[in-house]
Amino acid sequence: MSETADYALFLDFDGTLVEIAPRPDAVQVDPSLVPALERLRERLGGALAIVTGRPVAVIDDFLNPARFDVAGLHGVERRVDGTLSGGRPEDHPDLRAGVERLHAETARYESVLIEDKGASVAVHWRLAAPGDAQAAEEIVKAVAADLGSAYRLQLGKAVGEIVPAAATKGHAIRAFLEAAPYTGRRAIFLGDDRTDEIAFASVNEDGGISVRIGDGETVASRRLADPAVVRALIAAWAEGAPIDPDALPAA
Ligand SMILES: O=P(O)(O)OC[C@H]1O[C@H](O[C@H]2O[C@H](CO)[C@@H](O)[C@H](O)[C@H]2O)[C@H](O)[C@@H](O)[C@@H]1O
Repeated sequence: MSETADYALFLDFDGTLVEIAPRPDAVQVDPSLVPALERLRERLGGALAIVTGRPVAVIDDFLNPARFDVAGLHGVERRVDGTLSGGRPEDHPDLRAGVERLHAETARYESVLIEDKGASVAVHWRLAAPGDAQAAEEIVKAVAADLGSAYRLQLGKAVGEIVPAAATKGHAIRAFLEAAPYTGRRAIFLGDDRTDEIAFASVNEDGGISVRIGDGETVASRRLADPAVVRALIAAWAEGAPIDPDALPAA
């Protein structure tokens, strides 16, 4: 099957479209990526969105000048057809207090980074010594636990994030599928991390195709080796190759 009207494509950003970098701001976007994504979006009748833990505004900076539909902050905010909803920091006073506490408690660990995303926060320990990394993980776990059930801890690649509990990438993909041009299409979701496993499960449940990027245990049905392979696939699909996700390698 290669009818483009049958599919809606959802793409994670870090570790899927771009290689993991030492720091969140050090990511390099391959110059061919944005034009290929724009061509593929057109081919799919607009049914292409980025589904990421990053804020929508940061995705815009990385993928400038293109403006894609985006679910940001693991689904806390969503922009569809230019209209942004969710993700207001002022709706999260307890989280804001938690961010202050994270700054105070991690200050002594030089290579631990706090990425304040307004309505969510990430504590990064990729550059930290093992002992400091462990301390950072314990701190973010404790702050998340003290925030109670309105928030959840999302562990990822050398990172612990605190996110409003109701938001997941799975919910975000289902919300996209409720409206044109996504509605009635079969979801294809590509991701590389633990946050993506939540969405793989719901995409599988809904009859879509889940694709894990890189190693690791997964509930995804398909697997691709790394972001370079993902970019090559996007380029091929953008140029008119048959879109047949069921033919991708099994996970
Ligand atoms: O959902 P994603 O698009 O995969 O975003 C998940 C988190 O990715 C970023 O952190 C990760 O990538 C960084 C840059 O390569 C890396 O330095 C870090 O160790 C990784 O955890 C991003 O900074 C987070 O905000 C995202 O939630």
